[in-house]
Amino acid sequence: MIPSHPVHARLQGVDLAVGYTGRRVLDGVDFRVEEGRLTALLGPNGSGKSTLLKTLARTLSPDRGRVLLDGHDIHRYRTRDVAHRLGILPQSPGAPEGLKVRELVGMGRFPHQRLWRQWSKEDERAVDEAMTVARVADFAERPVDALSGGQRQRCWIAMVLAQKTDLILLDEPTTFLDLKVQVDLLEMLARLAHERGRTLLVVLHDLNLAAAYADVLVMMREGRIEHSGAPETVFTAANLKQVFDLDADVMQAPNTGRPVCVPAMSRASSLGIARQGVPA
Ligand SMILES: Nc1ncnc2c1ncn2[C@@H]1O[C@H](COP(=O)(O)OP(=O)(O)OP(=O)(O)O)[C@@H](O)[C@H]1O
Repeated sequence: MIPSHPVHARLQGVDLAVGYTGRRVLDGVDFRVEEGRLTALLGPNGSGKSTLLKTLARTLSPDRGRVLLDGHDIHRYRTRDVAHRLGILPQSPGAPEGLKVRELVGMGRFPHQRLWRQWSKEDERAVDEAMTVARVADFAERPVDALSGGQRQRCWIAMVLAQKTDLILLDEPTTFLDLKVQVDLLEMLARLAHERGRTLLVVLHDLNLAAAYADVLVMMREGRIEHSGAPETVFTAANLKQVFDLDADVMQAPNTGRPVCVPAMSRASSLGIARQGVPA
């Protein structure tokens, strides 16, 4: 449910052009991340989602255009001030060998440290709360590199949550997670947006989960934003075909009314599956 209060863009990309060693990946991208909403960024592999996220988080500098954080050019903020407002979980982050879960999550508190202000009760509380929410408290004392892929991913999510920023960008946070944990994570992210007013931008590959939980869906293709809006308007069979080259039926979920897609099989492949299913 989209909150009814008026929204403004916490983070905005204006006419962004971004590339790597001369190859342009994003061109003319205008993008708004609206306050208190869960926005899901969708698109095929290589369409530029991570590049856009990194540009919005100031990890990459655009060749043209601007990123505005709360209305001001993000490149004019001090690094610490950006870290107070914006937390990002990149794709496939790596932890130093032997680092314990509690230590990793504690790294989320670095922007709040000062030379004269050592580790505080508030830091401790933030770390405990983040570990509970991300369900990693049970292995707090274990080394991160001795955990499964899904458990590790949850530790990274806890680290970003411990940073306690209003604005959170997550690049494919559901990678490695089993379906139940993916659902729990998206419910938690939706709650952070709707109950605590946090602003979230999440890159997702699971189209149905995105349509089920996001307030705003943004679809990218070949470095451009093709569609943006409420799931009910953006998540259509025509748009899935255009953006993902996916033939799918789109219907309404019975309980929520949100759109759901079921990939359509070609007659030939469905016959093949039917044949395989019947022993000779
Ligand atoms: N560091 C880099 N150097 C050169 N090219 C890069 C670099 N990172 C990404 N690219 C290229 O930029 C394009 C967009 O990549 P990006 O990672 O932004 O896509 P994506 O939509 O996040 O993909 P995926 O869904 O596979 O994660 C791709 O063609 C990719 O090969």
